[in-house]
Amino acid sequence: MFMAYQAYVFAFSPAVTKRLFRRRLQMGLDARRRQKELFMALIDARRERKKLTPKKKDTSSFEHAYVDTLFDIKLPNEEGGSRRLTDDELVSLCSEFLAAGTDTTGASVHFTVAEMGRDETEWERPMEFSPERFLPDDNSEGVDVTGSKGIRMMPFGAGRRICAGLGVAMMHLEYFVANLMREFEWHEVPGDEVDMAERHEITTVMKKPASCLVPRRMIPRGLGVRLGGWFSCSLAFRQYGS
Ligand code: HEM
Repeated sequence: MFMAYQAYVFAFSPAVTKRLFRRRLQMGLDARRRQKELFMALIDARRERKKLTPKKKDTSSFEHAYVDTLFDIKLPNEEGGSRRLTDDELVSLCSEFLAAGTDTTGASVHFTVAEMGRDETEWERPMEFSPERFLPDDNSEGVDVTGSKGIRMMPFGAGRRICAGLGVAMMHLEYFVANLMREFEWHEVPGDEVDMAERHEITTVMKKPASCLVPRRMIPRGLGVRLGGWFSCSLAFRQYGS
């Protein structure tokens, strides 16, 4: 990515941009040198391994890798003969292959995740606010956000492209909520009760989020804190930290 960006800048009038962005050019060249060092160590190791593997019809003991096909390629050269790929070409092709394998390659698929949560065939009384249902005991419905036992909810996506930060996110959320619960007392504000109906903003939020009174002893100015949006949560967190 970094190098693609560099190339883009230097494709425009190279004679000028090379001088204008000397440091950036040097960074790009350093990154390429480092990439070549990393890739060539692996490519050479694979080349050696391939040499040592006896050529036999039964190839089950030697899995053919992408880089093996690159070793076999012969390109026409200027003298009318053929040549193998150069080290630079091998490195570029391997790096493109890696990016292609990890970039999104298919069409977009949209799931109606909200509908999944309201599915009565999957959830008992789905419209009821019942966080206990997620507790890990025998009577609860259980929760599996990884989708490995079956997909009944997918806040982090599912399958190969499932959120890479799932573990970190869950840990932080649990830690964040558990600390708020432990450090503060939360009371509903009479006459200002929660309304779980949906309101569409950037995301779908509660029509009327929980208004909570946080006792004076925990927050110096005795403010009421409105939960339901990221900003208010972070406000509570900063007050706690100060
Ligand atoms: C509550 C917090 C989070 C939620 C709800 C969430 C949700 C998601 C969702 C729905 C996707 C798309 C999955 C798909 O395409 O099928 C995703 C992808 C991703 N998330 Fe998160 N995420 C959270 C936090 C994080 C954190 C903290 C990190 C990093 C530390 C992170 C890193 C990523 C990455 C790298 C991807 C792309 C994975 C890929 O395409 O292979 N996420 N996340």
